Amino acid sequence: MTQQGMKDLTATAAEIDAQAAIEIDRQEIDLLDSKIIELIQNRHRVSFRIQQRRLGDGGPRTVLAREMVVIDRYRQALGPEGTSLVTDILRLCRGPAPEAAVSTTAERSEPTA
Ligand SMILES: C=C(O[C@@H]1C=C(C(=O)O)C=C[C@H]1O)C(=O)O
Repeated sequence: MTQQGMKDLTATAAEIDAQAAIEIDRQEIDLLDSKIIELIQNRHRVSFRIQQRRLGDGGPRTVLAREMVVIDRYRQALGPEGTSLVTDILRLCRGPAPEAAVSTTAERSEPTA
């Protein structure tokens, strides 16, 4: 084989290695994403339980002071993006279960208390 041929083969092998490494890491991301989704669904279940109990006692669904504590936890850990992430998480956990693509914006409006 020519020297150029060897170089081409080495380059091809490196590309295949890089592609395989990406595939392995993507599988890990897929697994992490499904765990994150499961955690968010669990979070919704617990949060909704508290909301229902409070509403049943004549209280508000949301408690802004508590949400501020939660928001601060994410901000401290993840910075400004953590704040926007937890804002979405809180909205998602407000009201009925977030069945895929059935929730309305109105059900997840901003907190009132
Ligand atoms: C779950 C609660 O109710 C609401 C939902 C929250 C949440 O999902 O973290 C936080 C505060 C409330 O707006 C609570 O008061 O703890």
